Amino acid sequence: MNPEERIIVPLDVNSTEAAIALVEQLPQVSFWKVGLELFTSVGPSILQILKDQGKQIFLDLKLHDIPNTMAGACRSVASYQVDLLTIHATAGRHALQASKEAITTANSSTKLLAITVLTSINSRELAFDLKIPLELPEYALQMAILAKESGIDGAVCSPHEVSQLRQICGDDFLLVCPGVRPTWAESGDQKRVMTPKQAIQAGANYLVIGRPITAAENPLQAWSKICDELATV
Ligand SMILES: O=C(O)c1cc(=O)[nH]c(=O)n1[C@@H]1O[C@H](COP(=O)(O)O)[C@@H](O)[C@H]1O
Repeated sequence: MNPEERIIVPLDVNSTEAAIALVEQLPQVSFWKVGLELFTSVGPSILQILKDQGKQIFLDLKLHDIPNTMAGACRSVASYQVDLLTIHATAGRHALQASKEAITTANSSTKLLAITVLTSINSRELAFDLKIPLELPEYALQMAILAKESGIDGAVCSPHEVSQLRQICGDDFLLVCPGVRPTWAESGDQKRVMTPKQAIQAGANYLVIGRPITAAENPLQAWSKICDELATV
């Protein structure tokens, strides 16, 4: 895979026009993420627009509900023919299994990714606010193992956990890392960051990189700079 094919850019905007403008600004980007902001603003129509342009789609809905509801949502998403869909590992084993079964029964090629621990959460918040008694890397690993045991295709994790997850979950398990920041970009609300090159070296299949590209004065230049950095991996 070429280095640029490993970068997924999120369309974190609230209108079809703004999304199309970003896609047009970055014609070489082949993999786009549609997340909660855009999907709740404009609905599934954006998916067809991206498909018509031959783009790959990561639908980041982070589903988290009881098994029956998750299965129903997955059945609906199956008809969109997107490449990736996120669900929360903390929905539990039965919800994960029901989601996978719904996608398989619908004969969909959509791959499911389980969120382990959001990259905006740090160890302190995990312990004191969420009351999780495990160390953060161990908890992320346990969530990935739960997802794998439940038939889920991969996980979303911070680059800090990716090497351990790769080692334990094996080469066939897809690992997608947000929380990626080149040295020249601001971290913003991301708490567990690493550079694109470090994240790939640690074992990520794909990187989700938003604001360092989309909020740059020249997004195309920022994207090219990241691709150049990845070319030396
Ligand atoms: O599922 C995700 O994509 C995701 C999971 C996570 O743990 N952290 C995280 O930042 N994301 C998404 O990755 C993108 C990161 O964007 P930037 O922080 O602008 O690079 C956003 O669209 C987030 O919704």
